[in-house]
Amino acid sequence: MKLKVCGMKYLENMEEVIKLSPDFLGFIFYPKSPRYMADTLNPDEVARIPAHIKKVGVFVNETTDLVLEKVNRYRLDLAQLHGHESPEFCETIKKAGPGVIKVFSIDKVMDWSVLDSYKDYVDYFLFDTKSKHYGGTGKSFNWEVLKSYDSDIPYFLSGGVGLDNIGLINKMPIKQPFALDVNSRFEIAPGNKDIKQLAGLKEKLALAF
Ligand SMILES: O=C(O)c1ccccc1NCC(=O)[C@H](O)[C@H](O)COP(=O)(O)O
Repeated sequence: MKLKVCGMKYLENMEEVIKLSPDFLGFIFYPKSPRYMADTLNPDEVARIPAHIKKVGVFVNETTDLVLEKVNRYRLDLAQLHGHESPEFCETIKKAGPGVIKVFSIDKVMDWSVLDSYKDYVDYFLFDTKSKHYGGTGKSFNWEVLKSYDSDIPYFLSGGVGLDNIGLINKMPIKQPFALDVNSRFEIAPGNKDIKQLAGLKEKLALAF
């Protein structure tokens, strides 16, 4: 199973995370987040990340122009659309080049039919826990909801993923995630990742999946 480490903010810390070779690194371009990275990482520092690690920009209800400007400036591989972006919005981004991850925030139930109009314009879905802060809550949604997810589109499982709960995933009768997305449960402070814990996660993933 692939791994995305989300919320990179500081250069030295990011370089340590890179040594662990996650499959995806996430950068928060949402100014209200404590993990907003534009003041602490410059475009060259992000652009020179080795190509085998895909760079994901996380956006919340921005304009397509802003998303594409950041994609070009930071050489992002994918745009993660974490707000209320429409299928047409996803289509515009995808046609311009980057991959698209459309996020759906889940509370207690989920009407999967809302995904239908997105499926031609996304590479992945990402399921996160519903919150007024949009993301980075450290809280899980009820993964039982995923039992009725039967789309062909691969998905990232997100929201409160931690060392204590990943063991549940492959025991559940659900379509298995393409990737795990981890964030605040592997941090010393917002944007400052706990390298030891992430190394432990890599080991656990290699053993369990
Ligand atoms: O991390 C944030 O601060 C954030 C703020 C606004 C939108 C998205 C945000 N994070 C995006 C992610 O992909 C997180 O990894 C995801 O929300 C899960 O976070 P956590 O529950 O802390 O593991």
